Amino acid sequence: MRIDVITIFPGYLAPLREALLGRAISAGLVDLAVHDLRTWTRDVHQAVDDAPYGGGPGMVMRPQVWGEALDAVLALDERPARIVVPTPAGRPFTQATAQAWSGDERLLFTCGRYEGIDQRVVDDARRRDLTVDEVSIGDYVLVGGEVAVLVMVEAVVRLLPGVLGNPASAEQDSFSDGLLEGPAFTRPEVWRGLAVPDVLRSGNHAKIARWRRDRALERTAERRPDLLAALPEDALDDADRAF
Ligand SMILES: Nc1ccccc1-c1cnco1
Repeated sequence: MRIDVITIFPGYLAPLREALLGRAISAGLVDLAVHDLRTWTRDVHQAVDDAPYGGGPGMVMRPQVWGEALDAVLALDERPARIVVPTPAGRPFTQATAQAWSGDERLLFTCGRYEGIDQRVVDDARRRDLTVDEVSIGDYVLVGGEVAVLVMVEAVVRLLPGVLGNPASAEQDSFSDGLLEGPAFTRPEVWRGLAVPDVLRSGNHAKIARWRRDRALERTAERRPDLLAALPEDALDDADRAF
C-alpha cells in the first residue's frame, strides 16, 4: 500500500515512521510519502488559507494550492488512490472503515485546518471520478487533520498482511465481533493484594472463553449499549442471552 499525506505540518506525521508502522515501511509493506502543502504556493508569503466568503471566524484553505497539490501528488503513482479528507463534518471512521481501506492500493490523506478546505477541491476531485471520503474520527474539535491521519493510518496499516506478528490479535480486536474487549491480566498472580480471576488460571479453555465472552458483554452493555443494540440478530447465542 502506498500512503501519501499532504500537510502544512510534515513533522506532525513523524510518528508514522516509529515502531510497528516504521517496521511495516522498512519491510516494504507500506510506502509512505509526506508532502508539504506550501510546496504548491506561488506567493512570497506562501499563503495556504484566506478569509471565508460570507464572513465568520477563522480561515479557509485556498482551492488553488490544494488543487495543484492533489494533481501533483496523484501523478506520482499510477495506482488509483482513495482521497481521504479528515473533517469534523465527515462520516464516522470505524473499524469497518479501516477494514475496507486496508484492501486499497493507495490512500492519499489531505490535512486541512479546522475551518476546512474550500469545498470546491472535493467537488472538483469527485467530478473527475476520484474517490473522496470525508471522515471524522470522533465528535470533538481538533486544530487540524494531522492527528486524525495518525489515527486512521495506524488503524488501517495494522490490518495489512504481515504487519502484525500475530494476525489472530486483529481478529480478536474489540469491535471485530461487535463487542468491547473484556479485562486482561498477566503475571504476577497477585499484585497489591489483587488476584487474577481463578478461571483464567484453570486451564479450562471452554470456561475461559465463556468467562471472557460474559465480561465483554457486561462491559459493552455498561459502556456502549449502542454497540449491543447494533449487533446482528444472530450475533448472540443462547448462552449470551442468558448472561
Ligand atoms: N476537528 C478536526 C479539524 C480538522 C480536521 C479534522 C478534524 C476532525 C476529524 N475528526 C474529528 O475532527
